[in-house]
Amino acid sequence: MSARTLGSTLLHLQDVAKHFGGVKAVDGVTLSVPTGTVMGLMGPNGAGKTSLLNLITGFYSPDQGSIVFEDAEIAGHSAHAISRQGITRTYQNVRLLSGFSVLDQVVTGMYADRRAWSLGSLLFSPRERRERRECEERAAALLDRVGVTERRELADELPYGTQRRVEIARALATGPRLILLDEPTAGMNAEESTQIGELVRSVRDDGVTVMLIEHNMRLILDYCDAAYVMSFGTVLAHGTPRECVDDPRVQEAYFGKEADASDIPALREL
Ligand SMILES: Nc1ncnc2c1ncn2[C@@H]1O[C@H](COP(=O)(O)OP(=O)(O)OP(=O)(O)O)[C@@H](O)[C@H]1O
Repeated sequence: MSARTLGSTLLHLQDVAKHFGGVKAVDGVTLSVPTGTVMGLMGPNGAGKTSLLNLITGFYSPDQGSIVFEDAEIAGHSAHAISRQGITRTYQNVRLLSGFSVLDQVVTGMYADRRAWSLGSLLFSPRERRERRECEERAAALLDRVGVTERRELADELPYGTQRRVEIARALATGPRLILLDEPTAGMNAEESTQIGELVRSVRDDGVTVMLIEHNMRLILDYCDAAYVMSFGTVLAHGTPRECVDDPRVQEAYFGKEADASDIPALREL
């Protein structure tokens, strides 16, 4: 684990922008994520949350700005290089490998940051066999960790909520210091969402800093240490989850000026 102290800045973005033609998906974002926290990232549809995550993880290259992770500039680095530096992610839509077992999904996470398989791996040398066994043991422990009991079953035959947990296990398999979760509770019921919230908290308690994109306000309120709210590619608000949810600008961004007034108390009562 990193020797960085709790609360020091793990990730800092300064004036980061990404435009697609006339669309300012991310428009001058500055934010910091302290080590050892769960940082929420909220905002209405199209606010730029996923684009920001794509910039941090190297899926997009920023048009401007700086992204510093553990004191090193990573803006514009490849996704592969950034993963090796200790940042990993899950996707808004589950992206598991079709036709692979649950265990193999997680094992592939371990190989993601390694050099290409050598000839020895094809011939299954004793060393490769031992490595493979060790990876499977670690993968099984990670699956225990996220509460998935299936091992040999095909991942695409599992319930959706379980697939999401497998994705988190695969992301953890890279040994990250920062994990970015893109709407991990999408499509889940309240009980499943709460279980994901508990998992997120335990991941943080194990020393992995978390950035959590969520539309589920309950989850943001209950499991995030702090939050940013984006709107139209910019940071609209930052503070404790409660401060963010109560901020009239945030309520307006979600519901609009002519919002049905009955929606706003519902948000406040969370
Ligand atoms: N590759 C792309 N090409 C063109 N436009 C894009 C691309 N990626 C994102 N955008 C646009 O950038 C804006 C921000 O999208 P983004 O997906 O980042 O928002 P979001 O906050 O994650 O939304 P949601 O909550 O619906 O996932 C949108 O207008 C989107 O259409």
